[in-house]
Amino acid sequence: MTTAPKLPPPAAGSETRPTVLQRRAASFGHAVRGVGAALRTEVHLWFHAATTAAVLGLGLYCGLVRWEWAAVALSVGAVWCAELLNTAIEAVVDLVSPEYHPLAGRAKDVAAGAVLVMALAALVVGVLVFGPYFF
Ligand SMILES: Nc1ncnc2c1ncn2[C@@H]1O[C@H](COP(=O)(O)OP(=O)(O)OP(=O)(O)O)[C@@H](O)[C@H]1O
Repeated sequence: MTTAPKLPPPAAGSETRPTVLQRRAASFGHAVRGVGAALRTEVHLWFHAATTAAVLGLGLYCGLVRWEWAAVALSVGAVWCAELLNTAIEAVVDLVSPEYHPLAGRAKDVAAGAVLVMALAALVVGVLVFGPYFF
C-alpha cells in the first residue's frame, strides 16, 4: 500500500487568516446586510425605493441622454446615502441615549435635516432634467 507524500505544515496563522479578497467580500456582505436591515426597519426607505423606480421609469420613457442619467443617478444615490446615514445615526443615538436628552434630539433633527436638504437638491435636479421633456 502506498501512502500520500506528507505536505509541509502550513505557515503559522495562514490557515485562518482571510485573504484581502475575502476581507473585501466580507465588507461588501456587511454593507449589503446594512442596506437590507435599513429596508426592513425604515418605512421611509420604501418610499425612496418607490420614488427611485418611478424616476428610472420616467428616465426611460423620456429617453434621457448620458449626462442627464448621470445627474439623476447621483441625485438618487445621494438621497439614499443621506437616508441610510440618518438611519445609522438614529440607531446610535437610540443606543447611547434611550432616555430623553436635548443633544440626542438635536443629533436626530440634524441628521433628518441632512436628508431634507439632499431631497430638496434632488428635486431641483429632477425639475431641471425632466422639466424640458414636459414643458
Ligand atoms: N432620545 C431622545 N432625546 C430627545 N429627543 C428625541 C430622542 N429621540 C427622538 N427625539 C426627538 O424625536 C424626533 C423623532 O425621533 P424618532 O426616533 O422617532 O425619529 P423619526 O423622525 O420618527 O424617524 P424614523 O421614523 O425614521 O424613526 C427626533 O427628531 C427628535 O427631535
